[in-house]
Amino acid sequence: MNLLVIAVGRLRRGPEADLLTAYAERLRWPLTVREVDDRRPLPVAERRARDGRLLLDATPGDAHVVVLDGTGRPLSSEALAEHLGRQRDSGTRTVAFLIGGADGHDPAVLARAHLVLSLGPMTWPHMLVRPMLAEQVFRAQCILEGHPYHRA
Ligand SMILES: C[S@@+](CC[C@H](N)C(=O)[O-])C[C@H]1O[C@@H](n2cnc3c(N)ncnc32)[C@H](O)[C@@H]1O
Repeated sequence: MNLLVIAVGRLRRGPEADLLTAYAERLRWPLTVREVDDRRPLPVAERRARDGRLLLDATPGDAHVVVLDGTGRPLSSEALAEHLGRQRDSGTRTVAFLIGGADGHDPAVLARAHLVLSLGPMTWPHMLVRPMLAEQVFRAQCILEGHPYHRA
């Protein structure tokens, strides 16, 4: 199973990128980041719709799609592990995690989701969401393997 993070915006070198790399290197599932970025000025709704099209165009047709959004389901780490374990066991080739930009997700993106995942009711900067997600996926891997990194 491959993990594909598709995100609006470019992550510059810095602590967020270092943390993302650190967790990605500890994952057995290969994790790739695909960035989409078009900064031409548009009114908010049009910008959101454009970013949504870019995210969806970058999403493989057969992917299991997890959209990161504050309005989604606040799964426990164990529940996320179970969710990913089910994808692994059912032969899913790619799990795609979609992270929005400053304006959040277009309804078309939410409609494509198999799971809308919340990292809690607070709004996090999209660049921080990448390493936070990578940590939770690494934690999920540890839960599935019975590794002591995760202590319930
Ligand atoms: C700065 S936030 C967007 C805020 C936007 N105003 C909104 O209402 O969604 C950028 C992206 O980070 C991710 N994100 C931020 N906070 C999140 C949370 N609590 N749970 C899940 N994803 C979150 C989402 O993918 C979001 O589209």
